[in-house]
Amino acid sequence: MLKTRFENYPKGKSFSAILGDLLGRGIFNVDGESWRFQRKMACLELGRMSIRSYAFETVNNEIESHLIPLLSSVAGKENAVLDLQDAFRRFSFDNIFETLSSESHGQLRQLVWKIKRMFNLGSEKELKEAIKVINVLAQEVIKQRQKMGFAAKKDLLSRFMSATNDETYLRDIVISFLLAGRDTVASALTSLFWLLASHPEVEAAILIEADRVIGKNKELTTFEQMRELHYLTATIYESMRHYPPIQFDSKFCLEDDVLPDGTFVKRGTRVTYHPYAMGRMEDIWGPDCLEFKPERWLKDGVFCQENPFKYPVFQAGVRVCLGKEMALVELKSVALSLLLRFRIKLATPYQTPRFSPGLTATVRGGLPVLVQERKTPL
Ligand code: HEM
Repeated sequence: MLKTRFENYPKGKSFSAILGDLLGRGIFNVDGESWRFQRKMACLELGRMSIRSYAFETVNNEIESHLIPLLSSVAGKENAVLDLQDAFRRFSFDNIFETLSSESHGQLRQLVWKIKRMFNLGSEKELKEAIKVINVLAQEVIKQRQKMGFAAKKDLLSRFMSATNDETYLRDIVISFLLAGRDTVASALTSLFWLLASHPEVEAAILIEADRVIGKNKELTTFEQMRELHYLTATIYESMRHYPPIQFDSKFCLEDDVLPDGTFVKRGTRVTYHPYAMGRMEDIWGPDCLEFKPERWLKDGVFCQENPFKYPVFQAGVRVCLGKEMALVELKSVALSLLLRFRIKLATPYQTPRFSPGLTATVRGGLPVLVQERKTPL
């Protein structure tokens, strides 16, 4: 274990690089005590079972009201190609927004639309604008909550507001969660559906498990049922082993230090860990490391976690992802709901995904798919 604390970026880093940090992980990058306090508060809130079942309800409402209608609208239509990556990005933004602050009003919705459009633009100037709008959005969300009252509300922001009235802290929370919870989840879902399209045996095993746990031709209805879906969980972990949403991540050393293997690290050195490469290393995962094999996560049919330092997809130690459990609720709910209702085929089956450069793995050109209702014969 390293003695020194590693910072996320050195002083004087360019705006776009800092924005990269913001987009990946929010602005919990503030220094020392303040970061520790914010993180502790967030950990306490997110650790509660009630927020996970709230997240479960929210995500399933979003799936029913937005995702399913979108896929149904193209299902079975000749030549109707849907970019699944784009659909997942819109969905995950709406979902994290709803989880943070339910019952938001029209004015906020307009800001959300503006941000969504801006995220699709590229230049630094446009991104600076986007960050300004996100700040306004965060402040508006908080103001509305204060006006409407938050004591009886279950959404994440109301929970934080019951614990503090520090507006800067609350704004940071809103921005962090909006940004951390959007691209990562969309990226994980995109890779999962790409892998499933070329592994029908895995898709079939997920559906067999769903029949057993939920009942034949039934939908996922309770949070408890979801915890029994061991094969589905294993598939999601295995998919992110191959395609981690954050492919690599850097920290900067604050003081001279020595790694456990004796390597000297000079102050200011960038140290990068690389989950994408680690997921493909024979030393770590064995000779079948390149195979897509959910079974490697199961012991007697029960899903078993790996050491996070071996599988740092959500980071490990003090920087571990705060939204991990919520992300898993979202990934499992979306995957199962779509698989139960639709057959999803790649529009360009023989193309391997290529990633655009960026902090979160994004498939260049999106994921074009053809959709068919499952009840329709092939
Ligand atoms: C598959 C989805 C996700 C993956 C792979 C993922 C991965 C990560 C990673 C690797 C970090 C550490 C970054 C670093 O400091 O080096 C992180 C931090 C964080 N994540 Fe996630 N994340 C996911 C989804 C989410 C969601 C849905 C939320 C919100 C509900 C979230 C909230 C956060 C927050 C707040 C932090 C910052 C923690 C801190 O600075 O101490 N994440 N995530």
